Order: sequence, then C-alpha cells, then structure tokens
Amino acid sequence: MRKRRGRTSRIRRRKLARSAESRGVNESFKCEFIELKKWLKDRKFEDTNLMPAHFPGTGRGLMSKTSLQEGQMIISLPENCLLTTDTVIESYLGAYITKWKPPPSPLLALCTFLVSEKHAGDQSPWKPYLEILPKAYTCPVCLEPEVVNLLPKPLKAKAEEQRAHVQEFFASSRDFFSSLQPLFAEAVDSIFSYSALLWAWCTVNTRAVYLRHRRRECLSAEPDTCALAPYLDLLNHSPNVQVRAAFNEETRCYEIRTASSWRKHEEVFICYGHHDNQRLLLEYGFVSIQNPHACVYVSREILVKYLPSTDKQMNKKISILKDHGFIENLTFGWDGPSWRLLTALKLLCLEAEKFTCWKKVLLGEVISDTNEKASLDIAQKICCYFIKETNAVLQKVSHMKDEKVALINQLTLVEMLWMEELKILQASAEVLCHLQTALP
Ligand SMILES: C[S@@+](CC[C@H](N)C(=O)[O-])C[C@H]1O[C@@H](n2cnc3c(N)ncnc32)[C@H](O)[C@@H]1O
Repeated sequence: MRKRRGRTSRIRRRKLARSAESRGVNESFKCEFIELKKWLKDRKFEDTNLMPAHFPGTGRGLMSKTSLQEGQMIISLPENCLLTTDTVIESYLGAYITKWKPPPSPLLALCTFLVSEKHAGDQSPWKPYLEILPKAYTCPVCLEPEVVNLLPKPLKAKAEEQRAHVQEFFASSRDFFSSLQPLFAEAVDSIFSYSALLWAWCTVNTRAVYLRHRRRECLSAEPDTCALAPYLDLLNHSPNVQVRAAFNEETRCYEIRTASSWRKHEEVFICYGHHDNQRLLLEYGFVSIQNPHACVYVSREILVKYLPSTDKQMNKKISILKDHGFIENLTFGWDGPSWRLLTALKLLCLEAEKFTCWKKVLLGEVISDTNEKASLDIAQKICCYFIKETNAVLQKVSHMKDEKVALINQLTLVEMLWMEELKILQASAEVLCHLQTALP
C-alpha cells in the first residue's frame, strides 16, 4: 500500500504521536489503589474527577476521568485524611513529644510518625497510604557522591548542604528516638535508622502541602506548615498550569481548583512553584522538560573569565556589583542572557573614562555602542564556554552510564538536567547572535 504523505496525514500522525507521549495507563485496578480508595471512602472522600495512572513522561500521576473546566474544583480532601502534627500529637507519640525537652520540631514529629507507622506495618491505620509512598527518592541527598559530583557547581554545593542538613537532623534526633524505646519491642536504633529517617524526610520534603498550624508548646518554634495529603499528593508538577490550593475553614477540606481546563484522560497537573530545574531537582528529585523557568547560572569566576586582566578598575567594579546585589542570580535563559547578567557585564566592560557612569548602567541606561558590543561579546564567549563544558559533562555521563549500570537511573536524571541546560545555552547563543548583528 502506498504511504500517505499529505499535510493532513502529517498533522494526524503528529497529533497521534503527541497524544501517545502523554497518554496515561489507568492504574486504579492495582491493589494498593483499591486499598487506598477504601481507606479514603471510610474517611468520606470519593473521587469523581481523577484516577491514578502511569504516564510515559512523568511516571505515576493522576488522570482526569472526564473533562474538567477552568475554575472547577478538582479535589477536596477532608481534614481527617490529612497527616499533620495534630495527628502525631493525638497519637501514642503525643505523650513522648510533650515530655521531650527541648521540644522536637514539627518536621521531626512528622518524620517520627512516618517511620513508626511504617514499622507498624499491617497494624498501622495509615497502611494504605504508606503503601503508595515511594520506597526510594531521587533528591540529591539520596544520590551517590559520584553522581552528585556531576551536578552543576551551584547545585552540587546545595546538594552537599542538603546532605549535611539531613545528617545533622538525624544526629540531633537520636536522643529523642531513644526516649521512644518503651513503645517498641525492637531496639529503636534499628527502627529509627539514618535510612529510615532519610526516607521520611524525603517523603515530607517532596510531598507535603502547605498548611499553617498555630504554634504549640510541645513543639519547637520552627514554622509548622507541612501536611501530608494522601491521594492528592499523586499530582505531578507542571510549570505551565495555575491552581488555587488551600485549606477551606468552612468545608474543613484541603481544596484544589484548577485555572486550566483538561480533556478527558489527560494527566492533571498542579504547579509546585515557579522553580528552575536545579531547584526542582534539589527539592523534588526531578527535572521538568522545557521548563520556562529553567536557567543556567553564571558564577562570579566565570563572569570575569573573559574580561581583560589588565583592567585596573576590576576590583572596584566587582565591589559595586556585590554591593548592589548583582553578583548572584546571573543567568542564561530560553530568551537569552538575563537582564541582570547583561547589566553586570556592561558594568564590568565599562571603559576607564566612562567609569563614573556606573550608576546609569545599573539603572539600565545605554552608555555607548562600544560598551554594548563588548558586553554582548563577553556574554557570547561565556555562553560558548558553557556549551563546551556541558557537552563534555554529557559525554562523561554517557560513559558512566555504560560502565556503572547500577547508577543508570541517577545518571539519567543528571543527564536530563544537563541536556535541558544545553538547549537553553543553544537558544541563548542564538539570541546573542541576533543582538550582536542588530548593533550598529
Ligand atoms: C507530590 S509527588 C507526585 C506524585 C508522584 N509522581 C508519585 O508517584 O507518588 C512529587 C514527586 O513526583 C515526581 N514528579 C512530580 N512532577 C513530575 C514531573 N513533571 N516529571 C517527573 N516527575 C515528577 C517527583 O518525583 C516528585 O518528587
């Protein structure tokens, strides 16, 4: 049979490919979801809008059962389904928390409850929820050090901070865990191990919704703002949607309304915030493809890499940038170098005789064609340098994927981040070319 090559068939094929990419496979028949559904029903929640499904691009998420209109409530989860510090304090742990001095933090209360209930297994009333929680996470704190080493520098530094923070959280909680020994037949050290606490910490960090609680004497003064919301926490993130999510004091339900509309059987997303990919990886352990907020960070060392070392005013210029907050958050994005990056470069490229104009530069005024050209040239050089570096890391990751098969998932995640950064840099290089040719 002759192949159809007309425009209509091309469009149809493209549409089919696009819907196949995002088409989810219903998972509501799976045992864990049947159990969770029963558990939710006992708590007076039945979902008419959504169902669990697996999607090729985003993994497990929620799919619309019918089309959903803009402004429609997509989920309204009753208070008694939420796991908050109230749940913990009202539980068998309450007496131990109240006795412990200094008071445990709200986060420690939630993590302790999660570990303890997980340990209780079949005996836990939260079992149907615990069963659907991921067994492992992909936040940098869970990545192997050799994989963390491959992250872009600013993210690597934050990943190391994250690891130190969780290790300190564990070390400083051990005495409190010891105080819980009367509750358990086994040694608490084996129940509240580092890996168990890490799992609980990642569960709260990647899945909790924002829900502010008043301060209670038995907990420390740190903000009590996290609640786990079973089922609702199956919603994945998209940077391109808008939702309104909050606890409704009248209905006593945690409600999410969508500002987007959804066709039947589409994946329904919420937005976790306008985060770039490095932040998404740090906090949630994933990378969003074509994220409009994604960017590539330019450090101070790279900023000055291509500037003439003979510039006597260089130190002064850097101090000015520091004093005016222009040394941080300098980025390349999909639409080129950020205004902040170009402004910093314009100041660094100021000719000696124009140095007194530095305030005008920071206010966005054009000083001279020479200054405009010099700053664009440096931006282009930095961008090309980043493209070269990114390609080199991608090659290294690709080799490691062949050699370290056990790390393939972690390496694929890091690869995705670098591939997105490469696309951003290529787009930026093109924008810079246009800007350079547009100059007189
Ligand atoms: C609140 S949970 C959402 C449900 C989760 N997919 C699950 O199966 O339990 C947040 C986690 O989902 C994953 N996730 C969310 N949005 C994603 C996306 N757009 N692409 C890939 N993974 C995503 C990340 O692992 C993140 O830490």
